[in-house]
Amino acid sequence: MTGTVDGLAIEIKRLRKRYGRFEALKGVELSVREGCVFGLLGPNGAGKSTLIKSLLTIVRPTECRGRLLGERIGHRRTLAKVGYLPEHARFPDYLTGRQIVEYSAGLAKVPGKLARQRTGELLETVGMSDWADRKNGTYSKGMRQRVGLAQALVNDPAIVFLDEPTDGVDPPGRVEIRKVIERMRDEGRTVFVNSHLLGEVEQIADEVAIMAAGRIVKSGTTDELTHRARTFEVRSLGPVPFDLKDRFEADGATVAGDRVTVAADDARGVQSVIDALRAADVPVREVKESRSSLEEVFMETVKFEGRQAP
Ligand SMILES: Nc1ncnc2c1ncn2[C@@H]1O[C@H](COP(=O)(O)OP(=O)(O)OP(=O)(O)O)[C@@H](O)[C@H]1O
Repeated sequence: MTGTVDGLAIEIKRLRKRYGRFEALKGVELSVREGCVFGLLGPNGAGKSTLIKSLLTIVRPTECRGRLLGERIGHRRTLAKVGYLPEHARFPDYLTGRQIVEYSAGLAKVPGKLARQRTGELLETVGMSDWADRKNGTYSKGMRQRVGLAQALVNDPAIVFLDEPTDGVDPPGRVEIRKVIERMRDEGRTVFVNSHLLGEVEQIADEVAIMAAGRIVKSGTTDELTHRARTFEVRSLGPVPFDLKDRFEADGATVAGDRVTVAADDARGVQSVIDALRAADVPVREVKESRSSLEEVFMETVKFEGRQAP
């Protein structure tokens, strides 16, 4: 939508943020491709919101080297091309959905006629047309979030930051929000989503980074992250004999009862397990490939990082 020279919507070379003596961001490095849905995952307190707020200059970073939409972070005119739905966004209960979006359009200096037209279109996009003139105080959490998404788009941004957009929203409401996010991507926007709802991020994000204790600890496409954690499972008819168990384990496999689990990039390892079982007259019942969910990758990463954290 903007066409930066390197195709990157965000390129953070080094980002640090201290709150007093506490270092919330410890030298973050991160790249986000233009036009993708990017999911930033992390447990509570990892620094996800602080990262977004630093990019948007809502908090002042301690050290910040990088670019947003091809310009240095903090560049004022670039910030006008950014949309933002903060975590726990609260708009006044006495305003209607339409008034909230029009008010945001005013803050973004969208001219009156265009603001009214865009507000109508956006409320339609997020499925709020029928309730647009009811007061925010009467809305469900999902409806409030949808109005929040509409106001985040009112300046026709090239990149949209959504901080926990589905937090507290019921499953049907989440499906609706996911559709709106997909539509944002189809329109060519970059969408940066902070979330701890892993299954959801797995469904919508093209690229993912996992953050723990102020650092990015893993990043890549959703496929790369889950593929790296692929395994093959060989199941025998009856338990694996002890001598074979010892041999398989010495080769790096995991053996439990009738299951032998081998890393998926070790195709020869899988074959030798099958051959060895057959040679020992132990029939092979099943061979299947399994791929970890993003949730499993996340739990492993965060657990490991927890042990490493200073
Ligand atoms: N204004 C502040 N003053 C002091 N410490 C802060 C401030 N804002 C955040 N922190 C601390 O910085 C750390 C990172 O907070 P942040 O809100 O960025 O995490 P998060 O990953 O977004 O967590 P959550 O998922 O709970 O929102 C936390 O330990 C938090 O307590």
